Amino acid sequence: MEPRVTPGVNPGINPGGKTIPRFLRATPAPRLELKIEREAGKATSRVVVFDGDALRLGSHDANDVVFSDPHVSRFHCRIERTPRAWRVIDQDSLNGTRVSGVPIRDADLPLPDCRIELGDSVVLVTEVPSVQSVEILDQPSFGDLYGASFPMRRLFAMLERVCESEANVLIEGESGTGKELVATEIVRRGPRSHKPFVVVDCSAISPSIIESELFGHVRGAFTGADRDRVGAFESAQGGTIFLDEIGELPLDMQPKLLRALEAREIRRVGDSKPRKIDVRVIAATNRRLEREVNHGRFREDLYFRLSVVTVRVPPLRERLEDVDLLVRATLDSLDAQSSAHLFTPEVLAEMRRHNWPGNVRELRNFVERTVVLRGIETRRDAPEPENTSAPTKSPAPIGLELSFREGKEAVIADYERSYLGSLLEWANGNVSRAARKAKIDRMSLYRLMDRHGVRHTAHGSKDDD
Ligand SMILES: Nc1ncnc2c1ncn2[C@@H]1O[C@H](COP(=O)(O)OP(=O)(O)OP(=O)(O)O)[C@@H](O)[C@H]1O
Repeated sequence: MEPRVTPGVNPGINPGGKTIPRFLRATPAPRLELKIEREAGKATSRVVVFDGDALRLGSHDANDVVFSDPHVSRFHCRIERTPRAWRVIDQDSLNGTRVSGVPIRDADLPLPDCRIELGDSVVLVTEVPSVQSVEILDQPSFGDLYGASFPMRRLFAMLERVCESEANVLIEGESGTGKELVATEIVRRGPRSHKPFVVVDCSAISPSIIESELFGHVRGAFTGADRDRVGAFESAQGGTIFLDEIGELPLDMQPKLLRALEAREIRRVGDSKPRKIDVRVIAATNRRLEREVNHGRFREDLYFRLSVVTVRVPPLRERLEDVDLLVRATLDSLDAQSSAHLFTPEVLAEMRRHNWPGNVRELRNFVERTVVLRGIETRRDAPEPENTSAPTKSPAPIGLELSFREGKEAVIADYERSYLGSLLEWANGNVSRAARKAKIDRMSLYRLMDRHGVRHTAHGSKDDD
C-alpha cells in the first residue's frame, strides 16, 4: 500500500498559517465532583472537580486522577461525558471496576451520586451544577465536518485550539466517525497547510514492509530492493504525516517509530546514515490505546509521544440530532438537493432511531443509495431472508463441459465475487471492517478485490468516500 501524498492540503484557507477568526461561545455544562474516600484500603478525602469531556483514573502518573494503590491498573478506567449521561469505561483493568457494587465494563453512572470502586480504592462521584462554562463553536460546521450537536461543537472548539499548535495529536473514534476529516482539517488550518500531507494506513501494510514504507530503504537492503526508495516520513518533510489505524502498528516497529520521533531523524532500511526530519505527526485509532497499553500490545512511551493532545470524535449514536444536517450536507455534496423530498420527516425520524455502527460513512452511503434508487426501498429495509434450513433443495444438475478442476475454480470464483459484494456492502465499503468480519487480513482482502476487479484506492479504507 503506497502512502498517499498531498503537496498541500488546502493552501487557500489559511495562507501563511495566520490565525483565523473564531466564533467560540461559552456555555454552561454540568461538572463532576470526585471524592476519593479510600485509597489502597486507607481512608482519605481528596476531592477532584472535573469539567472536561474525558477523565482518566489509574495508578500511572499520566492519569487525571492518580491512585497509589497496587491493585489499581496503570490505566484503570475512564469517565466520559456523553449527551445522555456520564459513562464509565473499564480499560481492561486487572481487578475490574465496580459501580455501586456492580462489576461493569462500560456503563452510565447512576447519578446524582454513586460510588466507583477500583482496586482497594473507592470514589464518590457527584454531579454538580456548573459555575464554569465550556467553549463551543458557534456554527454547525468546521470545514468539511458537519455537526450542530453539543459534542461536535465542543470538538470544533477544541480543534480551533489544536490547529494553532504544532503538537502531535491522537484522534480516537470509531470507524467512519470522521477521524481522517479531522486530521485534514487540523492540517488545512495550521501553519503547515502548504506543506506535504502524507497518509499512511498502518493496518493496510504488511508487517514485513512497514519499516521501509515509513522510513524508506536503500538499494540491496533486502531481496527485491533494486533501487533506493524514499519513505513516508521523508515524503512528508516539512509537513505532516497522518498515521491512520496506529493501534495496528506491529509491536517490534513501535520502538523504531518512537526513536524517530524523539531523535527527529530516520534511517532508511539498510542505510547507516541518519536523516533529519521535520514532520508533525497526527495519528488516529479506532481502538482504545490505553487498553492496548494495559495489555502490553502498545508501548506506553510511544502512546505518550503521540497523544500530546487527544481528540475524541463522538460516534453518531451520541449525536443523533446531527442526522438531518448530515443528510442535507450529503445531498449538497452529491449535488442532489432535488432528492431532498425522499427524506420525509418519517424517514428522518427512522434514521434517528438507527444505531449507525458504520457512523457517518454508513449514513452517507445510505443517503447515496436512497438517491440512486429514488426511495427508501433498499436492501437494509428488505425483510430478513427466510429460514433456509428446511426443506433443502436438491442441488442443480452439473454440466460436464468443464473439467473437474475448471468447474471447481469457476464455482469458487463465483462464490468469492458474491461474498465480496455482500461483505463490502455490509461494511459500507470500509475494508478494515470487512476484513475483520470475514476474519481475513486486509492484504488478502485487497488481493481478492484486485482479483475480481473491485475498485479500491491504494490507501484502502476510504474507498467510497
Ligand atoms: N462530521 C462529518 N461531517 C460530514 N461528513 C463526515 C463527517 N464525519 C465523517 N464524514 C464522512 O464520512 C466518511 C468517513 O469519514 P473518515 O474517513 O474521515 O472516517 P474515519 O473515522 O477516518 O474512518 P476509518 O476509521 O474507517 O478510517 C467520509 O465520507 C467523510 O467525508
